[in-house]
This record gives sequence, structure tokens and C-alpha cells, in this order.
Amino acid sequence: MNIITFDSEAKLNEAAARIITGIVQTNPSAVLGLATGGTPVGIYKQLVHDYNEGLVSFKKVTTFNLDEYVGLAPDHHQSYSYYMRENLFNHVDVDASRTNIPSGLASDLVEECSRYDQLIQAAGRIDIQLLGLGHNGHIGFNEPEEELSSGTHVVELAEETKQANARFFSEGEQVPSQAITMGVGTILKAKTLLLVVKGKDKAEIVKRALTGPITTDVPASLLQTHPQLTVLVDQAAGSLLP
Ligand SMILES: O=P(O)(O)OC[C@H]1O[C@](O)(CO)[C@@H](O)[C@@H]1O
Repeated sequence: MNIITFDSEAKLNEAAARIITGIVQTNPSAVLGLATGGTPVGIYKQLVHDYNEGLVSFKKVTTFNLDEYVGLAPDHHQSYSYYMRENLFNHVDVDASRTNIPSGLASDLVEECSRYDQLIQAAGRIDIQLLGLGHNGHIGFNEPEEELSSGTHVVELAEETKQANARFFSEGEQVPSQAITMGVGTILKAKTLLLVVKGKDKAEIVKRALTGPITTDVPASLLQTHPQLTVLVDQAAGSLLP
């Protein structure tokens, strides 16, 4: 595990973007695993900047997002489909037909999960999986459980997660109570993992995830088992690390 601490958010975002663009420069047909939430917004801005500077092209990449809310249409302003278009896809030369996000509107969610797993399998291995970290240690929407699922599945969102994500929704809007998420097994199969964590409020969970026991109570602790894990933290998030 390689942990790098940054004294500014801009430097952290640049470093994360440099890792991703490096992979795409080496392999223009790379398979990118993408994340949503507040954490990667600045990284996507940097990727758009790098694209505009002519440093990278996403023309041939394939992308798989970690998760999507159940019940939100792709044009809902809080769907992760909308988020990805707003923050990245609409601003670079990615081929929309090679971007993949589970459909939260599928009539048969179990079928949708297996369709998503088949797509990932058909694409081969995810070259790099970008990850944020939930306050309860979730990765994707894999919430703390006695047992974690390996493949894509439907989850009931933890109360803590709904409260944390309520900040993105308009007043009076409900945070969906379910989501579809890539499983921990799929995440761990990615060739490289890039975990990015920002903010003092994540310091305790970063410490537990990276230095505590490997337990399904803290899904991110399973990342410790991955041979190619890079963690980028700001000083606040990394403040409790040894
Ligand atoms: O970056 P944020 O908004 O703190 O979210 C952390 C994690 O939680 C999620 O938003 C899901 O709640 C993930 O997509 C993200 O990686």
C-alpha cells in the first residue's frame, strides 16, 4: 500500500488525475472504474483540464461506475448517471456507448446486476478503480454487513449514508433508500486501486480502514489485501495515520 499525503486539495486532485491519465496514455483502451460523491469532483475537473490541454484522450476508454441509486432516472439531477455527464463525460471525448452505469430504473434489478457483471467481465479487468470512502467505511455503496457481496447487487443504504448524501439533494427530496453497487469482489479484482479521501471528518475511518483489522464492518479495510493500492489523502484525512 502506498499512502501519499497532500497539503492542498489542488495537488491531490492533480496527482490523482496524473495517475489516471498515465494509465490512459500507456493504454488508450484502458478500462476505468469511476466513482461519484463529493470527493472526485476536483479530480474530474483536472481530467477535463488535461483533456483540454491535449494531454490525454478518452476516445477509446471503457468506463464502469461503481454505483447508482435505485429509482432515479438518468436525467434526475442526483442520479450518478447525470453526475458523470455533468462532471466528466460531457466535457471529454469519451464514447458514450462505452460508458457504463447500472440502471436504477431497471424493472428487474437482479437481472440488471447480472447484466452489469457480464459487461465488466466482457471488458476484461478494470485497469484502475477510483474509490471514495464513506464515513462508515463503505466503498461504492458496499455498506458494513456481516457478509459482503462479491458481485453487483442491490443494497439498502445505511441511515448514515443517506444523511451524508442528503446534502446533495434539494430540500424536501428524499435520498433513495436503495442502490445498485459493484461488489467488493469486483472492486478487488481491479488491477490498480486508487482510494482518495479528503477532510477531517474522514480521519478516523481512514485510520480504521487502512490500519485496523480487516473486517466486513469496515468494507474499505478489505482494500488492505490488494497488491496495488494507492491512497491519496489530504493532511486532515491522514491526520490520524501513523
Ligand atoms: O465523496 P463523498 O461525497 O464523501 O462520498 C464518499 C463515498 O460515498 C459515496 O458517495 C456513496 O455514498 C461514494 O460514491 C463515495 O465514494
